[in-house]
Amino acid sequence: MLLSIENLNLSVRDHQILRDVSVEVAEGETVGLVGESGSGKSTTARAALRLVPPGARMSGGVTVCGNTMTDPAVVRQVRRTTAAMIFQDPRSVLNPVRRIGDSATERLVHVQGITRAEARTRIAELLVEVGLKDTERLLRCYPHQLSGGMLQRVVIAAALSSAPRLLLADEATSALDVTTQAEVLALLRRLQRKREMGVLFITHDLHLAAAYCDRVYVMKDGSIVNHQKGSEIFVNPTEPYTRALADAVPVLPERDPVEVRP
Ligand SMILES: Nc1ncnc2c1ncn2[C@@H]1O[C@H](COP(=O)(O)OP(=O)(O)OP(=O)(O)O)[C@@H](O)[C@H]1O
Repeated sequence: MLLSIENLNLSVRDHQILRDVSVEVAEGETVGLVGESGSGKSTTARAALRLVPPGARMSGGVTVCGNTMTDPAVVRQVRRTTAAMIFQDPRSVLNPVRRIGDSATERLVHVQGITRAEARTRIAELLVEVGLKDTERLLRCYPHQLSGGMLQRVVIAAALSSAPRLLLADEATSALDVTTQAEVLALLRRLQRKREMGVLFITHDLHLAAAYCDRVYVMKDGSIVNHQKGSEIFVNPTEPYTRALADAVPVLPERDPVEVRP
């Protein structure tokens, strides 16, 4: 198993954020983690890499590629080489006053100890792999000069630069328009198949998770309340909260009729 989270509990001060959470991701698998805002999805993914809030108390076990995530040296090594995480807003990850080339090569230079020039060549290849062109110009750009979709591709390329076995994608396509979202999802799927990565795909969108993921965990108030195949979530939701989510369609307030004058 690539990622194994077992009976994870996490509290900050007196607030219990995660309750007995168990989640597994196998090699080559896309696993969804779905739930409403505040249900604990991000905290679960971060806790998998031991990125926990200051003062947090944790119990339960996490292993990534067989590495138990307790020893700080092991945790550092896993974060550098075995697992990578991408987030909703690429602008929050990239320093706005640094050129793309400097930010995107950081992982390679500092982690793998290769020269800046070698890292630029490697990143340029990865930018092509994620569907970007004119890479020399791109590497000289600042984040504000690129669209959100292009920036998310840059972040994906940088995350993949250490050839991770596990990718944690936290609402990675939620901020993108529908067309770009579909492109980035197709890109992630292609890269995942090519590299046989396991992906933990976090989203609040049950439809998306059902369509995109092999298996889906549903979270509510810090607990996993359901676990089903993506293909079965809408056909046969086996648990009441999942059924309620599946049936939930936003209802818009009625508009006052608009009088159209000739
Ligand atoms: N550092 C922290 N200190 C205290 N409480 C926190 C901290 N981080 C998160 N929480 C609380 O933990 C709960 C779960 O938050 P989390 O961000 O994991 O939810 P989420 O399902 O990812 O939500 P969203 O989709 O809005 O990001 C929330 O109630 C949040 O307020």
